[in-house]
Amino acid sequence: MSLELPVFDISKPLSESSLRSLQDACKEWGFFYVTNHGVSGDMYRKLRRFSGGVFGLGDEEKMKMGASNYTPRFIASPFFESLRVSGPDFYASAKSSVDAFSDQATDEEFSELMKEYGEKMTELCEKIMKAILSSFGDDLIQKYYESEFGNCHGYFRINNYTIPDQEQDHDHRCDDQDLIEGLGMHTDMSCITIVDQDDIGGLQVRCKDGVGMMDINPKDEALVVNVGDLLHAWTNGRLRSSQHRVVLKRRGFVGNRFSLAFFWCFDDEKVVFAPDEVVGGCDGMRVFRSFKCGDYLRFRESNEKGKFEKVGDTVEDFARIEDDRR
Ligand SMILES: O=C(O)CCC(=O)C(=O)O
Ligand SMILES: [Fe+2]
Repeated sequence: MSLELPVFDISKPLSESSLRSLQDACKEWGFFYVTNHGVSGDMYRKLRRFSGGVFGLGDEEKMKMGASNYTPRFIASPFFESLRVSGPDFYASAKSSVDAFSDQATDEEFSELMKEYGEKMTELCEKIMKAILSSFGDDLIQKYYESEFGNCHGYFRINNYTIPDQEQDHDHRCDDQDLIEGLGMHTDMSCITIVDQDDIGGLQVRCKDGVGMMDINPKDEALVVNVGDLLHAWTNGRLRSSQHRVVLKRRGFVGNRFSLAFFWCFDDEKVVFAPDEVVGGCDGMRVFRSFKCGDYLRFRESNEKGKFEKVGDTVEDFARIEDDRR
């Protein structure tokens, strides 16, 4: 089943109805589409071409990028590898990855492109966050944007999903035997995430009933935005950080699936604590204790359940106040 998510046009002035549908989408699914985002087709094609060149290198070469820059296949799943570029200095981060194996001219072009993309997405996240705050009421931007979100920073992952191989896919089959998990079920560790998926599809979100899955289909010119664990906690659980995953078809899978995921996060020192106005909207009952962002990230990264940083426990496991402690 596929899901018709609302489309939020970021180039238009905010209106009552657009804010209402934004807030509803964030509560119901934790997902929506954004259009007129400013990432040109040209930038996307260049990014894809350059990244394809990197993923096409031999494993030994790619490992030279180091574990913080490159996640090889078999960490998150046998079908997933990923290149990480971190802000605020996206140029330096990209350069430190590719310095190991390419010539200087290619390095610079690649790193410039990553910087351009990283900065564009940071700007987009800032705009989206302001719109989300506005959807709670007029004065929330004034009161909280700078003080709470002013130090947010971003990083992105360039993801390459490869064709499933019959030998490897046994442990990763879904209930639907024709599908395998390219990236296991997880919530994101961000405030918000922006995903640019190609036209192969496969992104799925878990329904509120905890059982059903819905397809989030690729949509022309639109990016997918989702709420992550940090914003879920900051809104006292009002906005949903949904579990999601990427599935690949075992048969008829043509070529690789390519995606870009940009994560916009609080800085490590930030103490995450929902403001009273936000808590007030949920009968005044606080459901998350305050926590330091860095402690939550370490909890996720050291999580035994998933070898990969994103798969496993969530902020619910980390900071939810049990009923009898409220
Ligand atoms: O590849 C995608 O479409 C989504 C990836 C994702 O959910 C993630 O990297 O957190
Ligand atoms: Fe994700």
